[in-house]
Amino acid sequence: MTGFVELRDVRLTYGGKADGTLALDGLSMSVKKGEFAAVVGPSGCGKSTLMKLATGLINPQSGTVEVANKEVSGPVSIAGMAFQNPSMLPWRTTLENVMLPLEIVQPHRSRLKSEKKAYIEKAESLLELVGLKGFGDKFPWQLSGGMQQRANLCRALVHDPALLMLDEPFGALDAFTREELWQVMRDLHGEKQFTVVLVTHDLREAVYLADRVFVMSARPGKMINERHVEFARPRPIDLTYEAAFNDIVHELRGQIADARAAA
Ligand SMILES: Nc1ncnc2c1ncn2[C@@H]1O[C@H](COP(=O)(O)OP(=O)(O)OP(=O)(O)O)[C@@H](O)[C@H]1O
Repeated sequence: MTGFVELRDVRLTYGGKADGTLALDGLSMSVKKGEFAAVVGPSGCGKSTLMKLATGLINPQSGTVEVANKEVSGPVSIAGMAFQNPSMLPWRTTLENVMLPLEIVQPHRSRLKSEKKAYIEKAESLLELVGLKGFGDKFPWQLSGGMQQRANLCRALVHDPALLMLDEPFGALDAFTREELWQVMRDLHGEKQFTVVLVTHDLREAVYLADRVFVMSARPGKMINERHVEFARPRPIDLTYEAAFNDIVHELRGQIADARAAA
C-alpha cells in the first residue's frame, strides 16, 4: 500500500548543476494516512527542503513525490502549513488572519461569501479549541508569541486540510509554552485525525507527538532510520519525564550525533 505522503528516491539540487548545493539525494519516505510523522536530523540536512517538496513549492530533479496518490507538481491545496514564524498580517484581526486560507483555497473561496456565518463559527470554534476563545477580534500584535502560534495553527487548519505540514512551529517559544502547544497539537490531531509531518530539532517534541520519527543523514539528506513510538494516546505530558521516553530520545540523539560525525 502506498502512503499518504510518499517520496521515492528524491534528489534535489539548489542552483546550477556545476556549482549548486545538493540538498537531498536518494531520499525516500512514506507516511500513512492519519499518521503523525516527525522528521529530525543534523542542521542543514534538508528538512525544510523535504517540506517544500511535499507541499509542491519546489519539484525534485529526479525521483517522485506523491500526496494522496497524486504526483505533486504544484502547490498542494489539501495541505495546511505552519512555520516557526507565525507571520500574521498585522492589519488583520486574529479571526481575519485565521480565515485567510478560505479566501484562497477552493471550494471555500467560492462559498465564503454565501456561507460566511458558518465559516466564522468554524474559525471561532478552532480558536476555542486552542484556548483563544474571545481573542478573535484582537490584532496579532496584541497577542503573545505563544498565542500567535496557536492562532497560526488555527489558520493552518481552517480549510480542513487532510495534511498538516509543520516546520519548527514551536521552536521560538519558551519551554512551558512549547509543552502547552504540544498538548494542543496532540488534541487537535486526536480530534481531527489529519496526517501530520512535523520537522523539529527538539527530539522530546518528536517523541511526544509522533507515531514515527524519521531520522535524516547529514546533507545531502536521506532517511537513515524510522523509529516507531508506541506510547498509548492521548499521551500525558508527564510521559516526557519517564525512563522509557528518555531512552528513545537518547537513542535518536545518538543516531543524529553519528550522522553529524559521518558528514
Ligand atoms: N533556496 C536555496 N538556495 C540555495 N541553497 C539552499 C536553499 N534553501 C536551502 N538551501 C541549502 O540546502 C541545504 C538544506 O537546507 P534546508 O533548509 O532544507 O535544511 P534544514 O535541515 O531545514 O536546516 P536547519 O536544520 O538549519 O533548519 C542547506 O545546505 C541550505 O544551505
